[in-house]
Amino acid sequence: THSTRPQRLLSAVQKNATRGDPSSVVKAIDQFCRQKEWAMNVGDEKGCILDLVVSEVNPTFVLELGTYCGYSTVRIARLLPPHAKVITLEFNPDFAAIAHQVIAWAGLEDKVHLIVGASGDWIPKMKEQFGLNSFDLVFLDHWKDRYLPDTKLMEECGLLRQGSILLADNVICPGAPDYLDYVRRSSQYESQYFKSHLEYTKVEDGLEKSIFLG
Ligand SMILES: O=C(NCCCCCn1ccnc1)c1cc(-c2ccc(F)cc2)cc(O)c1O
Ligand SMILES: [Mg+2]
Repeated sequence: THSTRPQRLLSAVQKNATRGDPSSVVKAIDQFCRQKEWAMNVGDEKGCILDLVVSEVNPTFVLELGTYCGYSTVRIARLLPPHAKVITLEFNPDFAAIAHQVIAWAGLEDKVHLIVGASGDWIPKMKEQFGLNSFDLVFLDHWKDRYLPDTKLMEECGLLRQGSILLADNVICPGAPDYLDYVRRSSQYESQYFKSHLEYTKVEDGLEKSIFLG
């Protein structure tokens, strides 16, 4: 009867965070990952950059690819205006089950729609499923070799409008070289690198912010 790391992370949230207080959930996860067990959340350092971008964009519709335990979902949703939504996609049902409970503990269920499935299957269904035209912000944090194909798929499905922002985690570590090359070369994007570190470590990593120019 061994627990998993996501289960232990959820227990730390339920023990140390206050129900309905998203910032205490963020703090509890960061504390757990620094003091107990590393986990692949975007973390506090890159999380502050994510906060800045979310606040600047002030999005109505956010797409997050890669929920994991819901840490960045909570970081994003806690900053959204009323009626704004985060649609977050997780492939792994065990991760999704933990994320659902972390998001609920933060009291952010009303702002979050968690889908369990493959991005390649769901991106083409987003418009009909959620009655939206485009995403104001996309946070890419799933399989690193899916960043580029899913970005091209979002373009083809008309899910990006002039000014839509893509923010990609881990462009250095583990790395998404083909994606980075694409958004930096393409005349359809204006790209900017935010140098940081791999969550809870001194290893270099960063976020790439790319504005779709349409
Ligand atoms: O692989 C990562 N994320 C995707 C997880 C699975 C996504 C499943 N999914 C969801 C939707 N569609 C598919 C990831 C890895 C690392 C890392 C860095 C260094 C190291 F030594 C080990 C690991 C750091 C991150 O910040 C990450 O995000
Ligand atoms: Mg990541």
